[in-house]
Amino acid sequence: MKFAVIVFPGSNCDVDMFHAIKDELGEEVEYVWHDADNLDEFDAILLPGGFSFGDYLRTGAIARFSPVMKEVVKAAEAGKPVLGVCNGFQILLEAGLLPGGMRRNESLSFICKPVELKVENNQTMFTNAYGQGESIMIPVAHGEGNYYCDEETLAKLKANNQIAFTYNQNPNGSLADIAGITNEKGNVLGMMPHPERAVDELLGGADGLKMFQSIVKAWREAHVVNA
Ligand SMILES: NC(=O)CC[C@H](N)C(=O)O
Repeated sequence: MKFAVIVFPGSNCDVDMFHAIKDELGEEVEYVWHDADNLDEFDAILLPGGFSFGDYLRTGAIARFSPVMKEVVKAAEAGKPVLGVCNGFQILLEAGLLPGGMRRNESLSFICKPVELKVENNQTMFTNAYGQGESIMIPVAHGEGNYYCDEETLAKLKANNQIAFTYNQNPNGSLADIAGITNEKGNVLGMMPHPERAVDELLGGADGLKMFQSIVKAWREAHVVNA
C-alpha cells in the first residue's frame, strides 16, 4: 500500500508522519509537494500538521487553494482514505471535504499535551483496530482546535456516526467534545490529536499506530484477495 504525505509551505509534522508510515507501519510512503497535479499512484493521502502558509487569514484557508487540493478532492471522491491531522484537519474543513470549522482554543493559548480520547466509532477504515468506546492517549498541539458547526450539522454528524473521536477532558472548547470526524462516506477523517506522535512506546505511547494499521487492514480487505 502506498501513502502520500502532502507537504505545504509551513507543514512541520510531515517528517513524523513519514516516519510513522515507513518505519513503524512498514508501508511505502512518499512526500508530495503541494503543487503536485496527480495523486493517482497513491492508495491513501495524508495531510500532516503544521502552520501552512503561516496560518494567515485562518488556519488552512490558503492551503486549501494549493493545486494538490483538486487531487485530494478527486482521491476523496474515488473513495481513497484521506486523513488530515491538526493543520491537515483544518485544511480539509476549509476545502469543504468535512463539515464545520475551527475557532481559536477557548483559552486563547496554544496547547501541547497528551490527551485521552474516546473511540466513538470503531466501524471506520481509520478506527477498525480499536475497541468501540476504547480510551486512547494521543498528543494534541494546536492553537485553533475548537471545532464548531451548526445544530443541524451536529445532528447529522451524530445520526451518521461521523464522530470518530471525542475528548474525555475537553482541552479546547470543541463542540460536543469533538476531536475527530469523518465525512458521510467514512473515507475522509480529520482529527486534531496527532496519531503520528504516538506510534512507539519510546514516544510515550503507541495508541496512534492502530489508526494507521486500521487503514492498511481496510485497504487489504478491499483490494487483496485472501487478505
Ligand atoms: N500542530 C499543528 O498542526 C498546528 C495546527 C495549527 N496551526 C494550530 O495551531 O491550530
